[in-house]
Amino acid sequence: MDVAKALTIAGSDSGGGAGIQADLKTFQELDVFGTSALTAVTAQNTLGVQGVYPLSVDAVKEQIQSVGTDIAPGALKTGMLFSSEIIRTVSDMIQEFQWEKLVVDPVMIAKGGSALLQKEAIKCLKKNLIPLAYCITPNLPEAEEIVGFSITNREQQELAAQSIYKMGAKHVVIKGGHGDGEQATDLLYDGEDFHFFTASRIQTKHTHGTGCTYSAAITAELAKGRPIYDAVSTAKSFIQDAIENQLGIGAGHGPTNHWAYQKRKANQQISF
Ligand SMILES: Nc1ncnc2c1ncn2[C@@H]1O[C@H](COP(=O)(O)OP(=O)(O)OP(=O)(O)O)[C@@H](O)[C@H]1O
Ligand SMILES: Cc1ncc(CO)c(N)n1
Repeated sequence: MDVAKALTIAGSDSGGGAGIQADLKTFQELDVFGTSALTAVTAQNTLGVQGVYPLSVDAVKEQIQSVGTDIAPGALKTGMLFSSEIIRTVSDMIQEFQWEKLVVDPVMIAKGGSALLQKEAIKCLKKNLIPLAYCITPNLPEAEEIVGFSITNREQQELAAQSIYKMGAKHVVIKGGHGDGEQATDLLYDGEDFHFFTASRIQTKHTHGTGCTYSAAITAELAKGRPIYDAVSTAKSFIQDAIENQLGIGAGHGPTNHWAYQKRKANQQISF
């Protein structure tokens, strides 16, 4: 059986809604075999981040080496990278293995405000990792941080996408989750055209890990050989279903429902 394989290089969320846990659940739901390299362990739940414990550069490097030398992924993603030294190591390894289908989720701050990337590491992200990205998926505050200007309308969102494209990312997806308005609209820029992916904004506090889940879904689809436009389109449906059917877990900002997309598809098949 020829199964698609993907790798996530990210932090652990003990609460299970974001990070490595969200990535592996998403890969599984989209029929992709998931592998992982942990960059940091966080003590975290729906109420916030209680602790951050980065792993050593050697530990990160060896995990990627182990996966890369044996289980070649069709696509990979990065999430929480925490420090400049981890970013440099990860970038070096990606170049060593000549992996091309790289999705960079430039995770910076958790929803409660805790830093998942050191402030001084943003420069390093721009210099070392963005030029390797096949696709980068910043939310609005992350995009603002990368480009250095504020994004309050569609025109600025497009300018920001062009600016990040010029830094070397082949496709730029600026997510609209942090915007306001009736629609949550994500913009995909491929160097020529702007594509918009729109869904109705769901009024809920349970959006923990939406960015991780979304970028993992894009990665899973790329691992199967799907073109970027199709991959983003599937990811948008996946995250919409996952938010709509949240599980009511925890007392704070709960996780989304990674089963929902497959369940809906299965039900559709039955009713047709
Ligand atoms: N309330 C919502 N209703 C519908 N879609 C949403 C909502 N919030 C986020 N999304 C969608 O979820 C995806 C992830 O975007 P978002 O901006 O939330 O990422 P993020 O801030 O990086 O997430 P996190 O940091 O929690 O992992 C995007 O497709 C966005 O449009
Ligand atoms: C480990 C980890 N990665 C990413 C995020 C962003 O949602 C988070 N909260 N925790």
